[in-house]
Amino acid sequence: MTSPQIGPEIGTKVVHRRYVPYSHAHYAGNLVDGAYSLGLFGDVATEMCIRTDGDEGLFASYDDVQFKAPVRAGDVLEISCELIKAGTRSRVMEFAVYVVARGAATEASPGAAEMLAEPVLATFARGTVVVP
Ligand SMILES: C/C=C/C(=O)SCCNC(=O)CCNC(=O)[C@H](O)C(C)(C)COP(=O)(O)OP(=O)(O)OC[C@H]1O[C@@H](n2cnc3c(N)ncnc32)[C@H](O)[C@@H]1OP(=O)(O)O
Repeated sequence: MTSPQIGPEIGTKVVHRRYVPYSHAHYAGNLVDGAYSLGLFGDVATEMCIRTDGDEGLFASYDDVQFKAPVRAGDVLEISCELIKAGTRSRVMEFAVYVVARGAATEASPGAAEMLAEPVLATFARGTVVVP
């Protein structure tokens, strides 16, 4: 079943969830590079444009990106975007990555992991996507 295209309605939200594979660890302490969050923002923005405009859209610019807390391999992330302004073809969106679960490995339990009591804001951004 398909949902109808809704048009660029301010306040529309898209949320994805993603496990961060250990193959993406890039720095000491299994830290993931900041560009990883930007890649995830492209994916939620794509679904947003499909929902609002029936097209994948093209990312034009970011006017703010803030890395507030680390993203690590083994994290489970919630990635969200919200449409905050719509021009003729421009769609301004705010993005967030929250860490919702994290590895808690010990020698005895190498696969241990836990849901966090409170999601941790890792990355925030505001950017503009352009649709045809
Ligand atoms: C969803 C995620 C996808 C991706 O990540 S794709 C990968 C990265 N992105 C790209 O490869 C895109 C490369 N860039 C382009 O192809 C072009 O460059 C654009 C299509 C993004 C824009 O070019 P043009 O169509 O010629 O733009 P215009 O006709 O001058 O403007 C149309 C609307 O877009 C706004 N705009 C244009 N550039 C920017 C910018 N850099 N930052 C913010 N807004 C921009 C304008 O103001 C206007 O807006 P108004 O329709 O509301 O009047």
